[in-house]
Amino acid sequence: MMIPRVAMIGGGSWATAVIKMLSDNLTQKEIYWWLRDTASIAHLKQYKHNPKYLSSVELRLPENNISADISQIISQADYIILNVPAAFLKETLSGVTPEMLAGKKIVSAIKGIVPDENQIIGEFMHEKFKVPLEDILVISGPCHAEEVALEKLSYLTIASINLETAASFSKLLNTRYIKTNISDDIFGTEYAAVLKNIYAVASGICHGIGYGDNFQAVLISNAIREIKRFVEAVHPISRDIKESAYLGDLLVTAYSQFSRNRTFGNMIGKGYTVKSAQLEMNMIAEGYYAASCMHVINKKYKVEMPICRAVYAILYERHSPQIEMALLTEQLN
Ligand SMILES: NC(=O)C1=CN([C@@H]2O[C@H](COP(=O)(O)OP(=O)(O)OC[C@H]3O[C@@H](n4cnc5c(N)ncnc54)[C@H](OP(=O)(O)O)[C@@H]3O)[C@@H](O)[C@H]2O)C=CC1
Ligand SMILES: O=C(CO)COP(=O)(O)O
Repeated sequence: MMIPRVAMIGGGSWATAVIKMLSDNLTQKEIYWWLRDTASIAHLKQYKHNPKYLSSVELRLPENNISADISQIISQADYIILNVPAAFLKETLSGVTPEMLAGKKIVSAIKGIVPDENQIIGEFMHEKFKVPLEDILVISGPCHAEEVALEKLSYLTIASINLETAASFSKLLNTRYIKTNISDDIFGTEYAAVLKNIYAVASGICHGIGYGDNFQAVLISNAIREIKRFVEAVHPISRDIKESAYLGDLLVTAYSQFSRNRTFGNMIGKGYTVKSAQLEMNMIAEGYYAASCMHVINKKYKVEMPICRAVYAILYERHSPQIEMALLTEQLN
């Protein structure tokens, strides 16, 4: 049997965490890694740590397998894991052609929407890079990179319309601290992961303003109903919204100390401008971009999404967080 060859595209905390899982997993495989930052590549080769993200994690890849040359990295692999924030995906793939991806499995670890295109990653790769839907996989589930670094038990969901493909890929990630589920819901899984980032921003805003745990619980129970309404409108199949890839991911992001989106929202609630909140964090909160993309996407579906609407108004129409959230409280139950 052929040894699986896996390429990671991205150098942030989630890419670093998934490289750790792939390295700790016992199935024989080759791992390749593209990062844009050449100084980080030099550091990784010399010291076996990513200097900017999860810097305590040891990463022992062969030196020749780490490169800033994306075509070289892609050409060597069968699975290509996309793992840059969605806002930078187009730029990252600017030198990549559909021919270079032909026959490969494309795995999205991104929880975001491609700006301007207003597409989830699977749709974007299918339309713009001609990747057949059966070659698209999604990695999702409630899992923070920081807890992977600490080897805390985490569950991931691997989605593909072909469950055998999902199962084969999931076998490359399982470790003592990573368990995997499989799913055939590529659209629902991606959209739920995008939406939960917006609700984490809402949760952070409410916390920053001074709402307590009692209200947070109401906010999140309304948020899961928004997710359900939206994914049912976009892709009406039978799914249990209480599964970890949907409800679990929403809960971890809304409550965890590690949540980037909640942290960002908290700063907005405390009065930071979007720019100053972004500068203060050296990580990306996808929910900021997703709020705008989902606002456009939902013009087509017209799903009732008062929480998304409130976050959009605060972030993009400069509405007061206090007033917008007070109005929102009248619409929740
Ligand atoms: N962190 C987590 O726990 C999880 C994250 N995800 C998802 O993973 C994806 C990646 O996020 P994450 O790893 O957290 O990101 P981080 O915030 O940890 O890292 C940011 C990444 O974005 C890159 N970047 C920043 N600015 C630019 C730019 N102008 N052009 C190109 N690249 C840029 C950085 O590269 P550089 O270092 O060179 O600046 C770095 O690789 C997101 O979609 C996120 O939702 C999913 C599950 C868990
Ligand atoms: O998706 C994630 C965890 O499942 C990470 O996003 P947050 O850091 O915003 O929680």
